Amino acid sequence: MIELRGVTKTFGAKTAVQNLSLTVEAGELFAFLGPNGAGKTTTIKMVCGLLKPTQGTVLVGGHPADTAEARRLIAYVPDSPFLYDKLTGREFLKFVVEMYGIDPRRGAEKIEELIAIFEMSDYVDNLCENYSHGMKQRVVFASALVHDPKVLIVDEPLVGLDPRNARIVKDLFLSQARSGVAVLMSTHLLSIAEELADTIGIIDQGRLLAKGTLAEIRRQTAIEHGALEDLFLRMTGGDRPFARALRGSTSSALTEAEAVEAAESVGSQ
Ligand SMILES: Nc1ncnc2c1ncn2[C@@H]1O[C@H](COP(=O)(O)OP(=O)(O)OP(=O)(O)O)[C@@H](O)[C@H]1O
Repeated sequence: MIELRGVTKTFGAKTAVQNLSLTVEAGELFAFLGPNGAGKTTTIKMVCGLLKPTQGTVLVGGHPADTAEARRLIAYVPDSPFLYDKLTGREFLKFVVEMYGIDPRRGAEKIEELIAIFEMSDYVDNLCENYSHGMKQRVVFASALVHDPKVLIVDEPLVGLDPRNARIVKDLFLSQARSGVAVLMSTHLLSIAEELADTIGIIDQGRLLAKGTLAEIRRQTAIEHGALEDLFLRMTGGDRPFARALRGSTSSALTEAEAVEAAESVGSQ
C-alpha cells in the first residue's frame, strides 16, 4: 500500500533521508523509530506528498504520493495538528466531511460513529479553544477518519497523552490495521513500537539501520536478548559503533557480515 524505492531527500547540503526503501502492506502496522533528527518526519511528509523526494519514488496504493489519487487514500495526523479555536469539535468534523465531498447523510452518521468511538460526546459541542491536548487529539483523529482512509499516517501520536487517551489512540491503530488499513507511525516511544507494531524500522541520520519484527531485528543484529530499547540505544546512541558499522554499507538493511561486525562492535563497548 505504501512503497518507498531508493528515496533520498536533501535540504541544501543536509541529507535528511538517504536511499530509503520500504513497504507497508494493507493491514500492517509499521513503526518508524529513531532519535531526534533521524529523518522520520521528512519521510512521512514525502509519503503524504507534502515533500518531493530529491531521488527515488514514493507510491501510495500504486499512485505517486503527490497525486490526488494517493491523497484520497491517506489520512495524515501531524505531530502538531491544527483545529479552529472558534469552531466546536462537531462543527470541525462537519467542515472536514464537506471538504471531502462526502454525502451529508453518510457524513452525519460517520460523525456520530466517530464521536462514540473517541468518547467525545461530553465535549464535542464546546468550542475547540477550551479543549485539553487529549481532547484535541481525539477530534483530530476523528477528522482524519471521516473519509475511511486506506492509509493512516501518524507523526508522534502519543506525545502528551494521558494513559486513557493513549489507550484510545492505540486501540484505534490496532482496529484500523485489523480492518485492512496500512498504518505508518513515527515514535520515540520504544515501548509503543514494541507493543503495537507488526514491523519496526529503526532509522538514524537518514538511514534505515534495521527493519522487521522485533525477532527479525534481533536476528539481523545478532543480539538475542534484551528489550527493543537496548537494541535501539546500541544502534543509535553513544559513540554509535553500531550505526557507524552499518553506515559503512551501501545497502539500507543489514547483511550477515555487517550484522556480525556490528554485533562485535556492540560486544566491545
Ligand atoms: N526544511 C528543512 N530544511 C533544512 N533541514 C531540514 C528541514 N527539514 C528537516 N531538516 C533536517 O533534516 C533532518 C531530519 O529531520 P526530521 O524532522 O525528518 O527528523 P525526525 O526524525 O522527525 O526528528 P524529530 O524526532 O526530532 O521530530 C534534521 O537534521 C533536520 O534538521
